[in-house]
Formats: sequence, structure tokens, C-alpha cells
Amino acid sequence: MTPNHSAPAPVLLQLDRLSRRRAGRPAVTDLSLRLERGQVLGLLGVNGAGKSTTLSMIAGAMRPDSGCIKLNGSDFLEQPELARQLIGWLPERAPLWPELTVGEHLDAHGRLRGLGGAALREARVAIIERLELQPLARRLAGVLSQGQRQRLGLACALLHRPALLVLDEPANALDPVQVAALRTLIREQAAAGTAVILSTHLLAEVTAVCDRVAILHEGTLRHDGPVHADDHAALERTFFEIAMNGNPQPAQAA
Ligand SMILES: Nc1ncnc2c1ncn2[C@@H]1O[C@H](COP(=O)(O)OP(=O)(O)OP(=O)(O)O)[C@@H](O)[C@H]1O
Repeated sequence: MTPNHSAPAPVLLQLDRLSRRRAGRPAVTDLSLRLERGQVLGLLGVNGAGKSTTLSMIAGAMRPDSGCIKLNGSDFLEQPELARQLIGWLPERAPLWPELTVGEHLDAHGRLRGLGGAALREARVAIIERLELQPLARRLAGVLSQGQRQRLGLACALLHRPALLVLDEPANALDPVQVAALRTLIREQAAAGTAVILSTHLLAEVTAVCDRVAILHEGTLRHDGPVHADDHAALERTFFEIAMNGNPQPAQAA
């Protein structure tokens, strides 16, 4: 067999021993993870396992108590503007201004990310078309359905073509048609080189779109390994074993 001498894919995101306490209790402890360009990582764990806390730290919305985050090789905590440029974040509850229209949201998000003029107009047109938001463009966010709000949040996260997409339960409130469209969108982003972290409670989403899965339990990493699209049962076994028993095995390197 010919040895594979190709260089490893470049690491985009590196978490090194990240810890954060919330309300006086450990929410995330000593978390280390790496993510390469074009990779889709599923983040699983039971309620309260630390997924949203982890994603908030990665998105730059919450500072870790200790540990290091590197984005594109740079210390992200010392350069918070990196988060605005390189990351698109869909939080668990996308914060929207009810009195702004869908189009105005996209403009505001674009400006926050440094887009303006023709670049902003072009990005807005592209994302409205891609997420089929044309019929909603002039509608106020305050009158959108939950699923429509989620799609607007996704559009805001994608508008500036981030290198890293951080999605916290993105399938929440989406109908089955939109869930299928979301899967296609995530794979499309990965094929274009975007790294994606996807927190979800839906194991089927992980099997369908993720290359790798990390499972948290009580704030610590209990599993980090590849996802086998043809073996959903293996993912279920690993997930439930960790959910029920904590972790009988040390975390595996991907
Ligand atoms: N606003 C908050 N104030 C205080 N503690 C919080 C807050 N939000 C979360 N926590 C605590 O931090 C820990 C991790 O919670 P986190 O929301 O990160 O978990 P999660 O895996 O995203 O859960 P879920 O699946 O329910 O969304 C939990 O112990 C939780 O009680």
C-alpha cells in the first residue's frame, strides 16, 4: 500500500483546557478540541452537559475562566475582533429585534461584521436567495413564526461567509422540509471549506451531517471520534452509555 504523505488539513479552531464556572458551579472543565477547515463536528450531551456554554465561549460571547482558544492560529481571547470576522453564530435563542424587518436584520448584522455598500448588498441578496427568505424580507421579525425566526438567525450567521459556523440546536422549530434543507446547507458549507460545530439533541442529525462527534457530560469531554454514516446504532450506544453511566472510557482522540 502506498503511504499517504499528504499534509494534515489545517486546524482552524483549537480549544486548549477551556474551563468556565456558572453560578458558582463548573459548567465546562478542561475542554480540549480541534476542528479542521471543512469539518463538521457534532456536539452532543444531555441537558446541562455544557454544550451552549462551550459554544458561547467559542463565539466570543462568554469569556472562559481559564484555557486558550486559537482561531486560525491566533489567540482569540486577545483579539476579540477575530470572532466577528471569522465566526458566524446561531445561538440557542436567536436574539432578534421585533421592530426590525428581516432585511433590516441582515443589514445590521452585515455592518456589525464590517460589510457595507455593494459587498453588503451582494451578501444580503445571496443569503436571502439561498435561504428562500424573499417572501419574508419586508416582514417584521416580531411577527415571524419560530421556524422563520430560526431561518433568519441562520441567515444572519451566514451573511458574512464565516470560516467557522457555530450552530446551537439549529433544527429547533424547523419543519421536516426545512430540516432537510438545513442538512444540505451544512454539507454545502463544509464542501466550501467552512468548519461547522453543531450542537443538537437529535442524534440523527449528527449521523446525517457530521464527520466527527464530541460528547460532553457534566462539562467534560467524554468522547471525540469519527461518525460513521452507515452505523447510527454505534452513535446511539456511545451516547446512551455516557448519558447513563458517565464515561467508562477515556476520551478518544479523533
Ligand atoms: N444562565 C445561567 N446561569 C447560571 N448557570 C447556568 C446558566 N445557563 C446554564 N447554566 C449552567 O451551566 C451548566 C451548563 O449548561 P449549558 O446550558 O451549557 O448546557 P447544555 O448542554 O447546553 O444544556 P441544554 O441541552 O439543556 O441546552 C449547567 O449546569 C447549567 O445549569
